[in-house]
Amino acid sequence: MKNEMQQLYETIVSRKSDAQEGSYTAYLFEKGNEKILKKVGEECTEVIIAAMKEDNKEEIVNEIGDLLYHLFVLMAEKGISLTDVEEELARRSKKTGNLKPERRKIEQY
Ligand SMILES: N=c1c2ncn([C@@H]3O[C@H](COP(=O)(O)OP(=O)(O)OP(=O)(O)O)[C@@H](O)[C@H]3O)c2ncn1[C@@H]1O[C@H](COP(=O)(O)O)[C@@H](O)[C@H]1O
Repeated sequence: MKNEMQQLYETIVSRKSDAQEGSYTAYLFEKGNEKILKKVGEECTEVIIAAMKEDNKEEIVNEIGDLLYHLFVLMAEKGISLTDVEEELARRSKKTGNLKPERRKIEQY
């Protein structure tokens, strides 16, 4: 069974070829890269502002949801799949898996 993130990513990709009426995703693709990047920047800032406050997990989760959605739109725009990102993360963990945590940051890059 697909998880929510996979499902969302696939819906976003499908809006590229099937721009359903009233679709916010289709609107972003139509506006293009600059608009998508602006939204990613805005949503990132909103996560930071929410996370500066205490005891508001719900708001932070809400803002992270917005950021992930816009990041997925950016990925779809650039032809980057979830698997591409998962493979990159797996590559890092294999490369650094045997190192002590404090060495990982140094050895990784
Ligand atoms: N997960 C989301 C999602 N998260 C955030 N948003 C939209 O992102 C926008 C962010 O809000 P803002 O106030 O910052 O932006 P805005 O003023 O509405 O828009 P701009 O004029 O700034 O572009 C809102 O319009 C939200 O509806 C999303 N829009 C769609 N999805 C999902 O994407 C899928 C496809 O949706 P549609 O493309 O709308 O069919 C569905 O599964 C939706 O649930």
